[in-house]
Amino acid sequence: MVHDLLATKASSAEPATIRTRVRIPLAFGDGYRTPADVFTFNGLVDGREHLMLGLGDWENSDSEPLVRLHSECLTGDVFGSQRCDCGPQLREAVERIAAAGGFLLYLRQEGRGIGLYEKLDAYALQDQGLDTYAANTALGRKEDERDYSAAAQMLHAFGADRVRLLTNNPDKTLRLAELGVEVTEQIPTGVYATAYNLRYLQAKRDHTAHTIELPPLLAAS
Ligand SMILES: Nc1nc2c(ncn2[C@@H]2O[C@H](COP(=O)(O)OP(=O)(O)OP(=O)(O)O)[C@@H](O)[C@H]2O)c(=O)[nH]1
Ligand SMILES: [Zn+2]
Repeated sequence: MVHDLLATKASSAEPATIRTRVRIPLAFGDGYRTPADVFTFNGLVDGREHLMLGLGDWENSDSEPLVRLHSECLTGDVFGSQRCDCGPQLREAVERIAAAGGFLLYLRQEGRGIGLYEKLDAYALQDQGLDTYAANTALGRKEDERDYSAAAQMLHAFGADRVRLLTNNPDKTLRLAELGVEVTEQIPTGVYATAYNLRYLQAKRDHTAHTIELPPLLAAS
């Protein structure tokens, strides 16, 4: 019933339309290069400037596109922060999607939706012993405030109603289904454990059932 209500709510949103398509050649520090077709949109429900990258042969793929919903992480994506796994996941996603053909959605949902400053406040609380979810609630926020309605609009704008999703987070798969995008396969990303993000990865595995297999020695610590 809840699922029906959510599906009705999502489908009642006006469809988004493509605003701009531009080709951008990407070159990474390790030498990997690929072109990306970058799309912007009109009519996204939350009014944010989300981006979609069409990678590889996304226009001619017979099978469901490989898709990643990547939530913005300034510290990890831009500055190489070791406190999370976002930077290497983003790098991996670009290459895997370019090989398979599909879309990378770069979603402006910094800090699981609480924003950059509050994410850094949450980091300060984690330095005092709270885990990543308890730190959010200590700030008076929800554990995860992300909403994927705009992501579903972006996928629907390309007729991508069935996708293969690159994620360890089962909640993304559930939320997309509620919004009318069927995930035919949930494909895990690599695991990028460091001494600085281990507690974060353990919390994701234990609290929100992320499919993260930590190396035995790290997992035991
Ligand atoms: N509030 C908060 N946000 C964090 C913290 N660490 C990372 N983030 C944010 O969490 C988000 C990570 O998003 P994703 O890469 O989609 O991670 P995920 O939901 O675990 O799912 P997958 O990576 O797809 O498995 C980004 O927006 C980060 O800024 C933290 O300790 N607190
Ligand atoms: Zn991050």
